[in-house]
Amino acid sequence: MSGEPMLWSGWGDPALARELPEQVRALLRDFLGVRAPDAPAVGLESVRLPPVALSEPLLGALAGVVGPAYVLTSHEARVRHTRGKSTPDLLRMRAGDGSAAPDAVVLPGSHEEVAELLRVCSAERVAVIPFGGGTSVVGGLTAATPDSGFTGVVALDLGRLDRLLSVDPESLVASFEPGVRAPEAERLLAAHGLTLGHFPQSFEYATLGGFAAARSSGQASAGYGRFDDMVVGLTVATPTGTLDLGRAPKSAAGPDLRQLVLGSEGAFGVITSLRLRVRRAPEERRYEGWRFGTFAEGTAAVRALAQEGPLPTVLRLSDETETMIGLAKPDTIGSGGSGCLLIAGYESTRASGWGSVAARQAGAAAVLSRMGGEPLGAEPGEAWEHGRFSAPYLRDSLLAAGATVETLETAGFWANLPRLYDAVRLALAGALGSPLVMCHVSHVYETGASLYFTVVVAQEGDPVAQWERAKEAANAAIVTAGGTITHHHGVGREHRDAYAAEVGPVGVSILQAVKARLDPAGILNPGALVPPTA
Ligand SMILES: Cc1cc2nc3c(=O)[nH]c(=O)nc-3n(C[C@H](O)[C@H](O)[C@H](O)COP(=O)(O)OP(=O)(O)OC[C@H]3O[C@@H](n4cnc5c(N)ncnc54)[C@H](O)[C@@H]3O)c2cc1C
Repeated sequence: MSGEPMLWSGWGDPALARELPEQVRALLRDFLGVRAPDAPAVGLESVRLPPVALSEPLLGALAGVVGPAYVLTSHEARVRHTRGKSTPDLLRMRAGDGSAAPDAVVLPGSHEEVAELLRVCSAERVAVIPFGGGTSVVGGLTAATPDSGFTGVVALDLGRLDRLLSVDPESLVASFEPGVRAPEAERLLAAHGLTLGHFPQSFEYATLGGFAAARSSGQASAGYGRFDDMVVGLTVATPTGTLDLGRAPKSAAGPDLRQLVLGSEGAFGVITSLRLRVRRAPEERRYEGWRFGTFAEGTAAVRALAQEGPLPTVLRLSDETETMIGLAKPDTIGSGGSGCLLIAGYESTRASGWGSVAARQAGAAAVLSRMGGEPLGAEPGEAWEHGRFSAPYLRDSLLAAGATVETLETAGFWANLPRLYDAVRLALAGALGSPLVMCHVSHVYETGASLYFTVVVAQEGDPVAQWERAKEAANAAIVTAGGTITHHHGVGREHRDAYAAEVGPVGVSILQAVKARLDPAGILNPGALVPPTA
């Protein structure tokens, strides 16, 4: 990363933007019939924004809380805080559609300033969208529409709340402000010989507050756990007051209210600090590849590891199509092999209690061999490790080349996984004709796993409408086949209706009651997560 702000119309560090390799262009032509000439994004200055709806006195009131330097209404600041990074978000931004821009970007510098902003915005009916790294892929950052009864919309950028507050090496707990980005969190912890071990593909830009708010899960979840498992305490500013939760690792003191904040996506309050379980930084890392004949055989092997152990730190099994395309190794895409590629990674410290890397690797190898796996050595694992954050950069080049590429994910119990896998693929094929649908398993539990799909299709007509039809079909298939609507991307606006179906009318009424209690004016991320009261 060069330290540049993220590309406003796409993913990541603009310095790392990549040309589409010729073998990928050939795949697009031969598999998908993509023939359109490349269509670049409009310039930032050409993005069409609605006029600023917030009045001067209101902007003045916000500046009174955080200081005038931290209330931004410039074209660039508004564009950079418009929407998140899903493919529909990017397609709209590339076309210059800034209709979902906030009126202003406000950057608070403390918990007290957040609390005061929420008071002012509640009194004046200004919608507030908490903004971490801006990497939401579920419509979690889309501003409310101008006709929704708000006097305006602010993006509450938490980037100034970027400190490591304390480290307790005895308990292995570190306290952070929410705006710390993942690489900076790792850098700060490394100075203490510690790590969080949270490496989602959005690692370069996403923040700790965003991980907690959206229940993120990283590539090393088999070893380090999901992000919500790492959160031992939270401080949350709400329009009704402050919540301070978590004074012991586990407790029998009633329902665990931390769970109400985790996954609340800015709809109940703003996380202003987090206490996180950390681990000692690994002294040794090894990655390797295995091949299985079929996805079913590979899935059985992954289940055996999840249920019997020893579990690697990283575990990822690609299906036949993903293996053939070579998606697990984005730097050499287009040169995959046959069967199903499994990547296993092992990280350890002498004091971690996980046993040595060599012992865990040997134990896992015995299970994988018994289940029919063929060892491929270190090269595929190291290639995966090298390219682990590069795939999103490829998406921008594919969008420019006339192909839509998007991901979606779900999770289910082992016994239901094959049905879920078939249902989603069938729904996508039904909605899109002949898309390329790839899948991998990368988050495993004793009782089940997640399925992560990548879809590539030639753009036809309005590509946003084309994708939305496919997404709707996939969501319906997931609900009908008994999976959860999301394992780690969260709910936002895109999954809200399917989430409502998942928790049922009583569940929805609980969410609405909590929202009404904590946010009586309904200003916090309106439209996200919680269906409106009828
Ligand atoms: C290319 C790419 C790869 C991705 N890979 C993964 C992956 O591997 N694993 C994974 O789990 N996710 C992944 N994601 C999704 C996304 O990165 C996660 O949802 C992440 O948790 C979002 O963090 P953020 O800081 O960017 O939050 P944002 O996108 O800024 O916000 C996410 C939601 O949380 C709310 N929010 C943010 N900060 C706070 C706060 N302090 N208090 C209250 N609410 C807040 C926002 O209002 C919004 O609703 C990926 C996204 C992209 C674009």
